[in-house]
Amino acid sequence: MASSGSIQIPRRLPLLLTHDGVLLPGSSMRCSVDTPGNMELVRNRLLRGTSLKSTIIGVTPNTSDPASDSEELPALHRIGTAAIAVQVVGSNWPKPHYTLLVTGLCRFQITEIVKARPYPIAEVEQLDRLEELSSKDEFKEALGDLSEQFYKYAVQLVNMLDNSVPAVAKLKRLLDNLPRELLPDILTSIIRTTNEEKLQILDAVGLEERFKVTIPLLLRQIQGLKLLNKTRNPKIDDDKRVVAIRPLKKLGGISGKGFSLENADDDDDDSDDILMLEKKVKSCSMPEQALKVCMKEMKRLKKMPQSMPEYALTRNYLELMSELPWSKSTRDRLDIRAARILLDNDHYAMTKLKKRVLEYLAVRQLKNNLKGPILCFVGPPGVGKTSVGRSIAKTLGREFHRIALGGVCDQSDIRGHRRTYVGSMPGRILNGLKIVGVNNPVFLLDEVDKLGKSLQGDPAAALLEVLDPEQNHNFTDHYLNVPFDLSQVIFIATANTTATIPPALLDRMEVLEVPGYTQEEKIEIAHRHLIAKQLTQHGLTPQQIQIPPETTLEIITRYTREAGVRSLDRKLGAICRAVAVKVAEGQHREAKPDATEATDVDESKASLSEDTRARDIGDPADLTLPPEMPILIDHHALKDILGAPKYEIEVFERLNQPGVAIGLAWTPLGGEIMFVEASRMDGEGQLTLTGQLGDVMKESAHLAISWLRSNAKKYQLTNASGSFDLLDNTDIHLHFPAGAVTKDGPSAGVAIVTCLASLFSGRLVSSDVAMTGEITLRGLVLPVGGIKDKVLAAHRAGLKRVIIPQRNEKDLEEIPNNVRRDLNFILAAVLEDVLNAAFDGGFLEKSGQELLNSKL
Ligand SMILES: Nc1ncnc2c1ncn2[C@@H]1O[C@H](COP(=O)(O)OP(=O)(O)OP(=O)(O)O)[C@@H](O)[C@H]1O
Repeated sequence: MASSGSIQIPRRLPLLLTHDGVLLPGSSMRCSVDTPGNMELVRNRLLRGTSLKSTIIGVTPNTSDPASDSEELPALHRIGTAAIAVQVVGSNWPKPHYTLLVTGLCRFQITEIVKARPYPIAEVEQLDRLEELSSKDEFKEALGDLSEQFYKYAVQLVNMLDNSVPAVAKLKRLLDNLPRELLPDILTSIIRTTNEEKLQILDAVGLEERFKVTIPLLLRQIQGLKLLNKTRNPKIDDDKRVVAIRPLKKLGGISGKGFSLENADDDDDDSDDILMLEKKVKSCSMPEQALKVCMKEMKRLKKMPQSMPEYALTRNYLELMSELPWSKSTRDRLDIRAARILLDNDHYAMTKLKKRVLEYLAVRQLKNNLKGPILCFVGPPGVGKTSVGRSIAKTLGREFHRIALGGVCDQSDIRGHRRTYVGSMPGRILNGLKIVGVNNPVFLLDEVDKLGKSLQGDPAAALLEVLDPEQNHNFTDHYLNVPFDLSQVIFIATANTTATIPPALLDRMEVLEVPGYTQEEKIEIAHRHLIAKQLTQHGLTPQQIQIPPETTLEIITRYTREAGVRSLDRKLGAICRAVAVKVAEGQHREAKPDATEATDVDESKASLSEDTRARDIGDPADLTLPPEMPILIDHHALKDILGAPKYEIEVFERLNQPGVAIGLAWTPLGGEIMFVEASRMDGEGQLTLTGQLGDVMKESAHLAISWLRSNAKKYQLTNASGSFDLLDNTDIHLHFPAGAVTKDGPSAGVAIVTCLASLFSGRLVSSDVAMTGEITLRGLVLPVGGIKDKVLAAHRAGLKRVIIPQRNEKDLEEIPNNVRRDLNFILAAVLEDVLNAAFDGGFLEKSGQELLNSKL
């Protein structure tokens, strides 16, 4: 603690205006610097200055409104404290500011403001010149009993305070050695006082007055502590410490000197909060290790001044710890029969998936083994993966929480940040647990295939620990820094494709394929679930709107092209919105019959026909006609509401010249039909490939050409000049439309061969056939994946025949009966089978005959 006895402060001092506290000589204070003037002072004077003198500033209480500081120099308190800036800490969060640690040296009085901008500089007069009273005798003579009385109370008070607070311990040690005249300032800053009281002490320039003002404050504190010791359990050291730093509310009124209690109330609330927080931490039955850490942090928190940046961090940490569901869980209520009914009620079709989910639930019912497999639903968007996850939680009576992992590329998203980081927070797993408030929810890890990687680590690696039943009972989030048991949580993952799921992660999950829907399934889903849901969402009833199955089919075939039902759902939503306008208008009319009659008679006469009425539904501007209920959504109404159809069946138009074939592709969004186009021109035997193809697909194209060249004679394939050397003076260009979409994989092999065979033979490929299959150089057709999705795509596109590899025959079982009925499947073992099926009347017939003849 500084003595001002030998200090000579500069005559001119820069002034730091404080709103939130009064600095007294001999004590230290942390102040937050965020007003423009103060920020300038720190930047220009403290951070640039090099001499000790440059660190001496005047700290002046600013009693006016803090907001006014930036505009004009406020009326300053004439007396301030010269202080030395001991530490400056800068931070940009939540906004740029500095935290300044200052130690008071002596009082000064402002004689004149020399400069007001960018920060005030004042001519000052030093007030505490204590060397005048340095001799003990002189001092005794001057103040006599008053000083003795003060000293007695000071000793009594300091003995009552808790020794474990460093400032108290230091004060106890120094009490005898410090000059008495310094004690009023030092004690006032350590006991509980309001800013107004501190200002009184600051203004008490004469020592006698200073003692007189301080004694009642000491007495008040002593009495308060006595009272508190009576009412509280004095054995608990922690409580005593809290009292020492932030005494309770009751103390405020004891001296009855009429000071403002505003600040006091804040502090009291805070200490109450801390006690509440402590209780909360103790009552949430966390494991011993976690409790130990919390108690340690709690101790630190109690000793910390509130202005310290770490105070908020520690407090947030403790609050999170107390909010985590360490031992709170819901009771599982599992009844397999009820689960089956619920799953069936919520979801149409998906038989295979529902069957596997029921098996999973049945095993849980029989054996509450928490180390069950982690299910991963893989399928195109909008096929109900998330919604099945939600149903599982519902059947188990557990809380449900979805964690979106798409685009997550930082492992601290999963594991949290260490608390040393500014703005650190726990990871998504623990945050999810805090939100649901129980430790056994169902967590849906959505889009695990879209996890990214970055310099900040691999989030998939962090997920490994979360999903591993052997490790996750000890999952340690960096923010928490103590283990949390995740073994009670059921994790379900969803993805659009397994190709991009990191192998180690995939290995820990049981993949359940969720394929796209057929048109018939979509119609059923729409009528059983989606329409009802949309009606409720738009406040409509089945008596007000009627959507026949033909309309749904039209939406499915001509307005959407998807494997799932999300766009269909959106289109139904659009229809409901348009109808809602009409219905609301009708109600409005009924409510005000006169007004409508008066204004709308003529217009309603003008549009009376049923047809026109239906067509007008989509036009919100035409609100003239009260609709007749239910409003039927027919073909015309559909066109009015949704506009012209987006997708036309174009297959036939595009297959009207040689060199085009239809392949089938699998994408994460479901199956797609894919046109393959080829053309030839004079050249030097170059092959050009366009349409963003991957390496495997390019290789398939080369394979196809090689096979055709080697079999050109057999199939009578010739180039433009009639030569069997197909590339002689000829360039070939192969294109796969939808050029912006990257395509890869071997399954286009048969389609490329067919397309080139068509080009070189000049024959048209049948317009009702699509194909998939990998090829070899010897002309074998090898099996490929995604058969169900591909077949559904062919069905959606209105094709009649599908060529698939023979070894994929077993996959046909998965295809719904109605689709199988509509389609004709050709199982191909070799490329000859493919070509024979792809061309009307077979491919070999004509050429094969010729070949035989030539042999004879
Ligand atoms: N078989 C079904 N029966 C009833 N409703 C379904 C069915 N399949 C999908 N839905 C409905 O379709 C909507 C979209 O489903 P959901 O959000 O679960 O799709 P998702 O497969 O999780 O898609 P994404 O991969 O984009 O997250 C939901 O409203 C859901 O209720």
